[in-house]
Amino acid sequence: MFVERFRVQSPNVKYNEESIESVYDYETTELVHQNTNGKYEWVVIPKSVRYHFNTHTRVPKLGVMLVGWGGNNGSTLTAGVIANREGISWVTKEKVQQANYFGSLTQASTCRIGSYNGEEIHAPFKSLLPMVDPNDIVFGGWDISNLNLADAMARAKVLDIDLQKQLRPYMQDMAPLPGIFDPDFIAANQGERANNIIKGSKKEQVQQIVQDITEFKVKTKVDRVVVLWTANTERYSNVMVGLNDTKETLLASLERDESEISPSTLYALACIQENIPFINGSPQNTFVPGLIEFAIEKNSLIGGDDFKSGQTKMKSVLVDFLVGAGIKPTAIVSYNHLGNNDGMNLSAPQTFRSKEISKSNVVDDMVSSNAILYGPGEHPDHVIVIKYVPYVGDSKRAMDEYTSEIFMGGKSTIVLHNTCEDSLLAAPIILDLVLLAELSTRIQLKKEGEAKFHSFHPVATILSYLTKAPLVPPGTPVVNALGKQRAMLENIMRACIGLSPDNNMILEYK
Ligand SMILES: NC(=O)c1ccc[n+]([C@@H]2O[C@H](COP(=O)([O-])OP(=O)(O)OC[C@H]3O[C@@H](n4cnc5c(N)ncnc54)[C@H](O)[C@@H]3O)[C@@H](O)[C@H]2O)c1
Ligand SMILES: O=P([O-])([O-])O[C@@H]1[C@@H](O)[C@H](O)[C@@H](O)[C@H](O)[C@@H]1O
Repeated sequence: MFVERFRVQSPNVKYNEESIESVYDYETTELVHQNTNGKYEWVVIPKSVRYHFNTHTRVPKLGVMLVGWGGNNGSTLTAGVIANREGISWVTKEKVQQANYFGSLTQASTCRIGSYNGEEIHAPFKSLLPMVDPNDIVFGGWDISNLNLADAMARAKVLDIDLQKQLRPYMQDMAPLPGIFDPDFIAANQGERANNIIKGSKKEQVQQIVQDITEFKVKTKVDRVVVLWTANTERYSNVMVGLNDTKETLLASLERDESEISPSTLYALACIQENIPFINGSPQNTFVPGLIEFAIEKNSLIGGDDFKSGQTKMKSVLVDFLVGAGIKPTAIVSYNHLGNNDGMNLSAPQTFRSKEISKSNVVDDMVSSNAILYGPGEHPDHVIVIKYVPYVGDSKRAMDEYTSEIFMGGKSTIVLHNTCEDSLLAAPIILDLVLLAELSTRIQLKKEGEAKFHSFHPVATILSYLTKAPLVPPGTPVVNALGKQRAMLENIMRACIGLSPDNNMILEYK
């Protein structure tokens, strides 16, 4: 059974006019390695920590500024939101298609809230806490290509023609602002589309981005802005002492117009300076140590890296299942080819390397969780192959092979094949990233005994379900297993309304 909305009735939850207050007892454990009668043993001590949450429930008018707005993802997301907002339907060769938000965790998934007369009851994920309605988002952004969004949508060749025809009037006047272009950081083949560029020094470019955001806010009258990078994958920036290892060295490098500061780091610098949330949807190391330090000092939300949309999302489920079942993956080969501009940009070794890193590290936490299967330093062979095949366009062909050791020397080989428009996977991910980033800035929390409420850590681990390489605060664990990431997000939102995690025990029926 499904319910559209619900209210929690509990002494631990208080619904105010513009906030929800909750008290939540966080059940965790403390481990101690202790000497008991001359013998060392691990002791697990259950621990309960009381938290207070305060969620501001006035939902802002949200502006989303995309870096790379004219790309396949940016134009497809903009088109999808307009189609949903206007209730557009279109004719395909199979049927009359209605707009939807399939693939969005917040808009198209549900949560179990309990059972009623022996029936499981689910509610929309977005009903857990008040969040922005995507139909109300105001889009803007930058692109080094000056194509308007209607022509960019046509260039992307992702959406059906009948839909594109209906959307053109809404999108033809949407023009990306000039972007920061540095050919040294992306593939040389991207140069031909770069006709919409901010001139000047890197510092002047940052100042221009700040001015663009300010003018966008004034023009659109939005209350809040979130900036998200969905531009080309860049090569990794060199991280060097004296260049970008601290906030001071990074800002000093900006003053010196250092060439090694990437465009994505410059956009992020502008956002952090203005306390605008910045999310990196690509795999490069935008968040160099000095930038992270700056974001923490300013308490400005940063999140990333690299949308988790297809092969990697599946990998973070399959490997979690295999290792969790005591089966030992020994070889993982992920091949795909695609023909969109992203694929063309990734055909350069230096940009491919950024993607290879984010697609490879996703199994590390699952492998290291099972010392029965893997000895110290042991891990599966893991190969990533991406080829550029223009003819297939945005319709990515992904082929994966998982070889595992099973009982008594047996071997199991699982082969997967997936074909779909890559941008139709990524667009709803982008939506969830900006909606959850905005929501998380409205949540304040404090432990019992702490003097005052504060925000989550500015490095937004809460977004990890949506990224291949979750950015985490220095010295904290990286969790890639998709089920754990989703549970973490849902359970934090449940805590904000005083609900415990769904422990799946259903003892009432045992
Ligand atoms: N399923 C997916 O599509 C998926 C999944 C994970 C990550 N990504 C990443 O998302 C990004 C976008 O993917 P896409 O398919 O939309 O690519 P795309 O090439 O179609 O779009 C990127 C856009 O960014 C613009 N651009 C490049 N550098 C810029 C800069 N410095 N400033 C402003 N604009 C700039 C380009 O002109 C282009 O229009 C890529 O980095 C890709 O690796 C995509
Ligand atoms: O999300 P995912 O399917 O694992 O990875 C994808 C890659 O396979 C694809 O080649 C690339 O173009 C996309 O940007 C995305 O990163």
